[in-house]
Amino acid sequence: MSTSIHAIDGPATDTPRSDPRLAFRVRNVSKVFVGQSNVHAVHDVSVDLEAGSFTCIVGPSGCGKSTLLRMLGGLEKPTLGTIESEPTSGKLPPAAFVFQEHGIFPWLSVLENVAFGLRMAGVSRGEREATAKRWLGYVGLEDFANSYPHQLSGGMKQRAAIARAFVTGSPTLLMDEPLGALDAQTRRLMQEQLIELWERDRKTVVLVTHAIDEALLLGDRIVLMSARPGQIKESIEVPFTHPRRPDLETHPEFVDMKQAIWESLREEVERSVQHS
Ligand SMILES: Nc1ncnc2c1ncn2[C@@H]1O[C@H](COP(=O)(O)OP(=O)(O)OP(=O)(O)O)[C@@H](O)[C@H]1O
Repeated sequence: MSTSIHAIDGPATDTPRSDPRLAFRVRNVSKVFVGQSNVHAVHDVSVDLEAGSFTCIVGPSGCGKSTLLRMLGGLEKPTLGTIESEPTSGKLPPAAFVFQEHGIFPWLSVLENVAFGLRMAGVSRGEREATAKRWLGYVGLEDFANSYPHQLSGGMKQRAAIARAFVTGSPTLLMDEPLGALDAQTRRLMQEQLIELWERDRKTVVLVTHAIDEALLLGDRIVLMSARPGQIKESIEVPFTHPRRPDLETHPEFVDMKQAIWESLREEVERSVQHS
């Protein structure tokens, strides 16, 4: 099977492509988990991700989305193929992760959690606290700086986790269903917040999601994966400009794209259900 990459036609975009450098150059990457029965998770994926772009990966359950994300972050090694990533300078971590289970430390205060990456990078206490406080402000948690995670709601914990990822200064954020566990209203607010943070900071973001509307709302590009072994079925340019307006979802073109992507995804979901 060969990897096919094409774009759904849309109007000309003026979405800024701020930086033509590549954050990731992925070539012919496959992943097989070797065990009692081998699992061919990802097959022959090739894709270029520009620095400062926001890419959403969608695909049926079990198609290898998380595996691809983990390979981008160096948490898994490809069985075949290569992944080159943009080198980082100094002590900056090459990528910061946000997972569905927010992964903040229960024994640290919210401020200490958000400042954690800066502490690891050797940033002075004064500077890291000032930076962490500023980001707590951006995510609406300034009044909870001294609270501990158990005193926060799920959505607040996830806001802290996202602020912590942005604060590290790492040029790349890899997010695996970061909003998946939230109720619909909180999720909606967090989507708006996430896009605002990205518009402010323009890191390279790769976000795995099951929700097509979330991918269209947030992403510059949607990578649609096939049923396992996951290949890139389509790479879709999202034509909507920034700043993204909250009412974007009512735009006829948004509705049409959502439907077209669902029709393509549906085939893969059906294939993956048949094979499971
Ligand atoms: N460490 C591992 N060892 C063995 N198999 C694995 C491992 N990690 C993932 N897999 C398998 O690889 C396949 C792809 O898993 P992955 O988590 O990447 O899919 P996904 O698309 O992110 O799924 P979901 O949307 O359900 O989270 C699955 O069949 C899974 O069981």
